[in-house]
Amino acid sequence: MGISELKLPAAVKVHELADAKALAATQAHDVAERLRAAIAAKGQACVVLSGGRSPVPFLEKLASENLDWAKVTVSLADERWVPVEHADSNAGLLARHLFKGSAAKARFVGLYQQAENLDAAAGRADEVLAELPPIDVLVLGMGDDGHTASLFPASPNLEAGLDLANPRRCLPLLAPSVPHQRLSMTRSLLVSSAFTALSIQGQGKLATLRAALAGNDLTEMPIRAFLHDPLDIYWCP
Ligand SMILES: O=C(O)[C@H](O)[C@@H](O)[C@H](O)[C@H](O)COP(=O)(O)O
Repeated sequence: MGISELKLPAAVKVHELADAKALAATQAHDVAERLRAAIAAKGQACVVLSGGRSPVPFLEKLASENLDWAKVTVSLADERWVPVEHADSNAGLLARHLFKGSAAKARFVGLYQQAENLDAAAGRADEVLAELPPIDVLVLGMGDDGHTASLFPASPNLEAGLDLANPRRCLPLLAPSVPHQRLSMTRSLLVSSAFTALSIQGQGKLATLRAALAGNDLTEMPIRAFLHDPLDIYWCP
């Protein structure tokens, strides 16, 4: 079963790649092209990335792209509420796989904040994100449960995180998996991106995407909030 067999909304463009290596290379090329265009047009570019396990090859490829990285701001769609040294930190993931060579010149605006509790940390991250430049490129992942960023089904604050009228840029949410405490950009901030890519791999994620397309309840599968706007899906078996 390939992704081209799914009935996708007209605004969704599909890139079906042969394998993870080809997906990483194509996605890195396309993201870099858009960042170069933003730098040419505005003198700067902003990219928001997702964490997890599957982005590693993409991050490594993006790090080797020829870009004026000093003009690029990098942020995260979400973060686990752990310091950068922690193995589960998304900031740590970027430090290991993206911020090397010339890509180390990029400005990083992370979400992690030390604070007395998760709510206070999210409040501080929200203030930091007020300074984030307009987002040119957003790369989302998707969990098997249909979560994206850290907009998890059944999480407290999920409805607030999905509310397009919510002025918050960052909210505290809870994941079913460890680390449970998460900081997530809100839907209202994420959908402001000029270009959004959804990067998924394998038949399991394809089944999740098929299920997401078959329903409308955003709180059941938060990825649904992104499937009816312009979106480029990158998929490989
Ligand atoms: O912090 C995170 O874990 C991510 O931001 C999360 O939303 C991720 O994109 C999905 O869980 C998919 O992760 P994989 O692509 O590794 O399956």
